[in-house]
Formats: sequence, C-alpha cells, structure tokens
Amino acid sequence: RKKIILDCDPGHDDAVALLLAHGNPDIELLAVTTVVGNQTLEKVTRNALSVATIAGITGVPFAAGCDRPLVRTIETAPSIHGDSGMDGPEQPESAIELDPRHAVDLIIETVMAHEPGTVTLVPTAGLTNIAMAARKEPRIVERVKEVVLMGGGYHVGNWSAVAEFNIIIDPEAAHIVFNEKWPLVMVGLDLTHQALATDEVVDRIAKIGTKPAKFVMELMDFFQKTYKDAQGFDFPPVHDPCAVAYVIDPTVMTTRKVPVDIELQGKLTLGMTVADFRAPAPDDCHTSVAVDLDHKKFWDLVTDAIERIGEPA
Ligand SMILES: Nc1ccc([C@@H]2N[C@H](CO)[C@@H](O)[C@H]2O)cc1
Ligand SMILES: [Ca+2]
Repeated sequence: RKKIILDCDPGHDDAVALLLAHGNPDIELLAVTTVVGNQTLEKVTRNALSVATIAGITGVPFAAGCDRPLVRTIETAPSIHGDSGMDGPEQPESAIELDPRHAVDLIIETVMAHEPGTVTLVPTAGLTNIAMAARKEPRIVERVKEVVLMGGGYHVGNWSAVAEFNIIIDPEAAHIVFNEKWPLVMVGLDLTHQALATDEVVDRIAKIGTKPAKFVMELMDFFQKTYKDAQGFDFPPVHDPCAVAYVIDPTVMTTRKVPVDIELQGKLTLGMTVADFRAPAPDDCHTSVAVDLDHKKFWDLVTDAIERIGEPA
C-alpha cells in the first residue's frame, strides 16, 4: 500500500481527496494535516474533522498547522467555498480529537518514523506547512518518496491571470517546496480543469445512496453554483483528488519532466509556476507536471472509493 500524508484546507475538493484516500484500498493514510487556505485554519480544521466523522475515519492523527502564510497576509476563497469553507452540506458535530502536535511536527515525526522512500506527501493547499517542515527538519527532503501536490499551472491561472490559488497565497513557501531536491509532481490546473464533476458523474455518486455519497452530492451542488458564478464553469473542476489519484495509479494522467520555479518578484506574475518545456530537460530535473487526465479512470477511482465508505443513508 502507498503511505501518504494529506496536507489540506477543506475545501469541497479537499473533502473528496480525503474520501478517496480513505476509501481506496491501495492507500494507507498515515496522517491528515490542515493549513490556512480556502478558509481560516480554525474553519478548515473543523471541516476536516467533519469529513472524518462522516467517513468514519479512525486511528488517523489529524493535526492543525500554520494559520497564516510565511510572509504575506491571509487570503481565503469564500467566493468558491463559502463562509464555512465547506458550504452546502449540514456539518455534523465531530467527536474526533485533534492530535495535540502542530502539523509541521506531525509531518516530520511521521516521515522520520517510516522507512526512507516510503512516505508520499500530498499537499492540496497552500504550502506553508510543507515549507516549514523542510526548514525545521531538512532530513525529510531526502527521506520522502515524493511530493505530489495539487497546485500551480503551467498555462493556467485562477487567482490571477497566471497564478493558481495554492501557490499565490504563499509564494515564498511554494518557492521553498519547489526548490528542495525531492521528486515533485505538480498536478496543476492544466490537469485539474479536466476533472469536471459532470451531471453523469454526480448521478453516479447519487446512486451510491450512502451518507458519504449524499455528503459529496451536497458538496458538488454548492461547488457547481459557485464555480458557475465566480468562474463561469458549467461543471466544477474537482482539483484535489487528482493528486491522490496519481499516487494510487500514475497512469490516470500523463506527466512531463520539466523544470518548474516560482515567480516571487513579478508585478503581474507573482506566484506563477514557470515551467520550462525547452528540450531536453536537465538531467537533475526533479519536477514533473501533469498534462492529460484519463477522466473515466479518475472518476471510477473516486466513485469506487466512496462506495467502499459508510453505511446506507
Ligand atoms: N477558485 C478557487 C480557489 C481555491 C481553490 C482551492 N485551491 C486549489 C485550486 O486552485 C484547490 O486545492 C482548491 O481547494 C479552488 C478554486
Ligand atoms: Ca485545497
């Protein structure tokens, strides 16, 4: 089984990523950590515990991390995720206790406690926790198997013309993470904008008929409305589970090995993930970007995972 740590900011699509990681039999979810992003740290942490309650996730430590970016001020995304960060479904009261450790310490301790090259970091939010972990314990960089993150875009932006939200809300953290020498797969908007929750997909999930499936339905219903109003999409792109799907089955998408760096100075280009497609890629290139998604294979993984979770509604 593939061991992962999910660092997230639930977030409608983070919630689906968590359900995919929990439901898929090939994934061993070692820890879940939260970070400020779609909403404040307090809200996204509450949301993560709500998802854990609905999905019946037990025996997995959940820890809260950084409540603001390294340098800049907080920017949240209520236009997409609402005031709670996960508007739409009724949220259950969660009985799950947070791990008392800071997320940065939980990430470090978990990576150091497992064999080198066995733990994959899956960030689906701003990279503040990941950057802090690499600075506090540099040994995790060579010990981590790879970083598979949802963020960035080599030709697409959503929070500026050329920058994606997870990167631009903490570009200094992203610069740290992309420049450490660990293998890094950037699952950016170029890929995730193909992961549309179409009517056919939502109908498939509705037919599952369990509490988690109903929860996902209500999430997608809200997400579809805000994505239509805020970004003019007919169907919402469900970004974050794409990163988890890659860890489960890398053939779910194609990737290209290209150098990627983060713009920190640009007036128009701050937070841009600049990918250099000029061939050949340097031998020491440790970054790849995701290009084409196998839409059916992806949604088969997601619906299969949801089917494996929870009692009939
Ligand atoms: N407009 C918008 C802003 C932020 C996000 C969140 N950031 C990433 C996509 O940009 C995902 O992780 C998602 O949770 C999605 C849409
Ligand atoms: Ca997210």
